[in-house]
Amino acid sequence: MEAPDPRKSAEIRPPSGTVAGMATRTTSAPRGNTGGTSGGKSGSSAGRGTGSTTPRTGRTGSSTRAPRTRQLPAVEQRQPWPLRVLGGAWLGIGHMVGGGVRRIGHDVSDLPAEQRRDGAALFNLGLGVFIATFAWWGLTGWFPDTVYAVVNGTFGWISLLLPLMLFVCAFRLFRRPADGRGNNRVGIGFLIMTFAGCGLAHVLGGQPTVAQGFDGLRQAGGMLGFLAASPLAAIHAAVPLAIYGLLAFVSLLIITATPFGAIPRRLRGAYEHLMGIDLQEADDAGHDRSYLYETPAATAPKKKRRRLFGKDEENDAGLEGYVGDEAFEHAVIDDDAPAGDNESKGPSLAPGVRRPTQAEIAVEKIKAAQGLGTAGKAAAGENATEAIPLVTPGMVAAGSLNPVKVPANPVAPAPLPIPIPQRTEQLSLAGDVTYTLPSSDVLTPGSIPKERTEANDAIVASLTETLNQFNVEAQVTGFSRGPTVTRYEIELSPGTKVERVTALSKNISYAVASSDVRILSPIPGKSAIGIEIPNTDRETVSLGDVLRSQNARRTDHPMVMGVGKDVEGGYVVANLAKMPHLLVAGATGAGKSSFVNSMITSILMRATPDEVRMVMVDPKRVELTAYEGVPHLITPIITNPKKAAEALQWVVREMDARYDDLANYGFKHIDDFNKAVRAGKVQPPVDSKRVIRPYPYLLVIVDELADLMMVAPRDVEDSIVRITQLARAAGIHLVLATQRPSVDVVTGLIKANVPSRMAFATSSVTDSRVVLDQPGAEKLIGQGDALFLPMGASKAMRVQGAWVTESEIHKVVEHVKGQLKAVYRDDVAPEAQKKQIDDDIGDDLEVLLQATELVVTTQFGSTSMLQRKLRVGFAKAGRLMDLLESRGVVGPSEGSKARDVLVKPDDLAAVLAAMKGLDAPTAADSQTAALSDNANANIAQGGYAEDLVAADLDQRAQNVEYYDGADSPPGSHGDDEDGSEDAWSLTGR
Ligand SMILES: Nc1ncnc2c1ncn2[C@@H]1O[C@H](COP(=O)(O)OP(=O)(O)OP(=O)(O)O)[C@@H](O)[C@H]1O
Repeated sequence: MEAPDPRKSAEIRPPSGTVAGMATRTTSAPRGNTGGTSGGKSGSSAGRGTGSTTPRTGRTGSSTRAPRTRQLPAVEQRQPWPLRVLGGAWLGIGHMVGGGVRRIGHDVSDLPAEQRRDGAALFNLGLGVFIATFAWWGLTGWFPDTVYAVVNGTFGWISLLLPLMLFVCAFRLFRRPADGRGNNRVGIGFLIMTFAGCGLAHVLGGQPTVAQGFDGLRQAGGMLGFLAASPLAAIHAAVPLAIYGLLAFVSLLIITATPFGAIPRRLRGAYEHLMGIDLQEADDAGHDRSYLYETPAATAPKKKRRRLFGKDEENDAGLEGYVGDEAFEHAVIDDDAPAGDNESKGPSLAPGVRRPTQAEIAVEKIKAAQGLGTAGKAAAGENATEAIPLVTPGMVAAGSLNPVKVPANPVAPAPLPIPIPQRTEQLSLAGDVTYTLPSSDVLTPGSIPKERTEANDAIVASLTETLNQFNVEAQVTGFSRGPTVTRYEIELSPGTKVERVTALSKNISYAVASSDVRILSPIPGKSAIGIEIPNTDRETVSLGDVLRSQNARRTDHPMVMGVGKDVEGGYVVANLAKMPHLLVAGATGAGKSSFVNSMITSILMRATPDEVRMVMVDPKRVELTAYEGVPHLITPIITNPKKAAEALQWVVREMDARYDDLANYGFKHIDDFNKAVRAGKVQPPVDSKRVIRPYPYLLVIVDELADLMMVAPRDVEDSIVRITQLARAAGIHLVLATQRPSVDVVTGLIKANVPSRMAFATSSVTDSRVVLDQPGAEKLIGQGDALFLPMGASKAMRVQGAWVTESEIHKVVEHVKGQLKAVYRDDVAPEAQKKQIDDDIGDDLEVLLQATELVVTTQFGSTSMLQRKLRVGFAKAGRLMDLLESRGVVGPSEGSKARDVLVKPDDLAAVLAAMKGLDAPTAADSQTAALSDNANANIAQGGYAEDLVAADLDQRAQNVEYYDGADSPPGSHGDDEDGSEDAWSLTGR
């Protein structure tokens, strides 16, 4: 460590008390401190001063500010003692008054002492009161009269407004001294307003001249007004009126930080606020409305506005850029998405269904503000964009006292406890059944998120110190705390390479004692580097909170699910219908099943069985059993991978059937078809008995894709690819989960057709690449920490998955099952027929079938023939012959003679089926029966029009051939003996 330089250390000794407070506003982070570590820990040690505060030449930020810092104590030392006493008294009063002002309304009395500017604020306040005494209250005397003459003579009657402006400035300085940019903005706004006001007052006051005396000027815009307006008024009186009118309006916009584009919204907001229905404000404050998902279009105007208007407006700009700029549909329900966006596509609300009124929301909001402390207050719209300084003890010690700002409310508070809107649906078949969605209080609220903890402060100090140690000219400018990780933002000084920070990743990991540090360079949409570091005190995200969030409530779409919370604390809600298919992957224990549970529970909470139907495949047999029997299921939960593969084939056929309808009735999407059906615009042909109903969305959930791919890779892949390529328009959506995201499970074809991805922690970077096409998932920390890459997004969004407890699931399922009994279709995954393949056949079924065919067709029971024709050895041929005998195909051995064949060729099909373990009839029978079933089904259920039946039969015939004839084709599901329809008629037939 360098030897202390007594001259310098005398100059730079950290001042105490209020002067220290001033120093914090001007001192920059120490640079070039080779002994940074020890210096950083030693408070005001003179010994470390040399390195830590000596300004390095050539640095813009630090070198310009540091000298001022050093001068302050010297100036103070030079002041005579009476001045120092007076100054101390002034500041004492300032602190007293400031203490009171900071407690007004939203309490900000925890403002750090070193940030306060109470002296300046008190000056503004005093001046305002002083001017008010004579301007408002008419105080007389030589001194007030003199000052009044000057003020009034300068500003005319606009001087009446001066106290008001000074009070506002004082108020801001007391409460937000660190918001230099905002304070400057308001100050400049007031200056412009005064100037324009004087000009206007001069014209409106009859344009008095100096020659007419000062009395006239005082009645109008004063001397200032005269100077500002009279040259313009010489052209025409309307000119200064127009110019200064416009200027006054602009000054209003500057003071209120209102971009032009946001004027209507602000006016509406003001109206709602006055009427006590400021929903938007509550929304904005409570849900960190900017960051869920941004298009590049949104970020461009955002940056521009940020420079012009500061942080608050940055979001407005983002909002403007976003709305209407979408080039593609978003899976994520964004804070900024227009409210009606999803509603237009989703099913309309049933009669009796309503959203809470704004008045109700306002009442709830007030309750929230009373009940939830700071978070609740923030939710109530208070002080949402106020910046608070971040000065940590570590930074003070290190001498790096730059005010670091974080949003006062960086983490969205618990959502307003407004119930999820209750909807009731009349199920069409059982007309007297009213289906009620589960009540929102079934899902309990989570804990109130923390805005900032000591752990965060400690990490900021470590990061700052690491940057200093390596002489990287960059500063931690803020952080946003999410439930699992906090993202610290680092801004570089001009001329510093990004690589200097990214190269430090290992040192940063070391400094913060975490191996899961993830560096984002840059943070999408920001000129800053993000360093995501796991919280040592992580929080659970409750699904109830996500579903109660504004994002979820802004749409009634039944396929909307609560995903979780992003790193900025915003609730992430996604529409499964827009994904349109999702791959969920991650190592075991990373949180996939919990995610799938959240997804299913979201659907059960929001959708009726006639809106969404599900097929669940759970080869692990434990994950989804809780949902057995819910009426949203169209088939019992499938646990057998082979049956699951068959179910996928059924889904393909279902999709084809839906496409037929779309094509025949001329619609492009099932939503349009459904809308037309609801509006009564889709009529079956006159002579058809078919009753056309809206198609529900069909959600197919596979909890372990690897198990399916092991059983029938080709079939499963074929079905998945076909479904994913076409099913979007048919309202069929796939969710494929796997803990083995290797290329043999998630094949290239599957990947190419499943555009949305949710990656939980993977065990290797290779797995991460398979899921996301980029590394990152291997750095996740498990337990619901995920990277979400919805369709169309270029960068994955880090989210903490929503958590739903088993008891919550149980309550939801009980409620749902209590509403309606599940009615299963039996053609999706037909019950496996009694297994008749005896153990003695073992792996020889295939060859045994060939042997049977050979023997029966040739009617020649010879072992050597089997040997020859089937190219098997003597022993195997003998074994096959024994098996044939045991199944009654041939008679007993008669020495060297061929055996008697007991089965006639006509019965071959039945025998083969019996061997396969099926009691199916012959293939021909099967096909014929399927076709006639189909026709019956159509007639019984009011099926297709005659011409459609023919086309349908062709189609079915193909399906039957292709799918082996063992399954009933779609459309046959309702062929009940009494010809009645299924309550849940999936295909509407
Ligand atoms: N969103 C979450 N919030 C909090 N904890 C979670 C979350 N998701 C998962 N966990 C924790 O992680 C554990 C494992 O999660 P889960 O069973 O979902 O993992 P998985 O990836 O499905 O594992 P497997 O593949 O072995 O089934 C859970 O028991 C729970 O303790």
